[in-house]
Amino acid sequence: MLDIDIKILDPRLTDQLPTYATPGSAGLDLRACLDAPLTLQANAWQLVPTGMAIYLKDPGYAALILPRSGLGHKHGIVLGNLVGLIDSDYQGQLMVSAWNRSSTAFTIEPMERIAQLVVVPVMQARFKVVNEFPASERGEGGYGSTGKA
Ligand SMILES: O=c1ccn([C@H]2C[C@H](O)[C@@H](COP(=O)(O)OP(=O)(O)OP(=O)(O)O)O2)c(=O)[nH]1
Ligand SMILES: [Mg+2]
Repeated sequence: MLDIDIKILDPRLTDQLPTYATPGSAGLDLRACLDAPLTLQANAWQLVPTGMAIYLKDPGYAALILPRSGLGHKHGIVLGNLVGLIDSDYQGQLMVSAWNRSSTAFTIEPMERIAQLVVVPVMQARFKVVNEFPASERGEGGYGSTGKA
């Protein structure tokens, strides 16, 4: 378990901090800190505040904002940026780009759980320029080069 600093920017979150719903959950649900219901028309998107900021601090971690499966599949509420990437040095409010990719309007209620946050390990890479790579089984073979079945 990793300790992460969190700032509560919306007092309504004080007793509704993100928690893992079950011991095996990978994601923490993020809430829509809205003052009033927000209706997203078909194919509309809007930035929704989550009322909280986290500071991962260690460049060996990042966080991903992902859609909630139920909202995405049943109502078409996914993310305008498909996946949100939270840098380890970001200290601002976590924002969710809520996109209604369906053909029907959908209303997000204040404090509704609209997306989820997953903390992941990250490896920063240093690039070393070379003229040749050592041979590998795939080589430069691209899409489909391993055959169909
Ligand atoms: O769904 C998201 C995606 C990003 N962020 C915040 C955290 C992230 O660290 C910062 C910048 O995101 P990103 O690097 O993906 O956006 P950019 O367009 O490259 O902006 P920048 O020039 O600030 O890096 O915005 C969010 O709050 N929600
Ligand atoms: Mg960036």
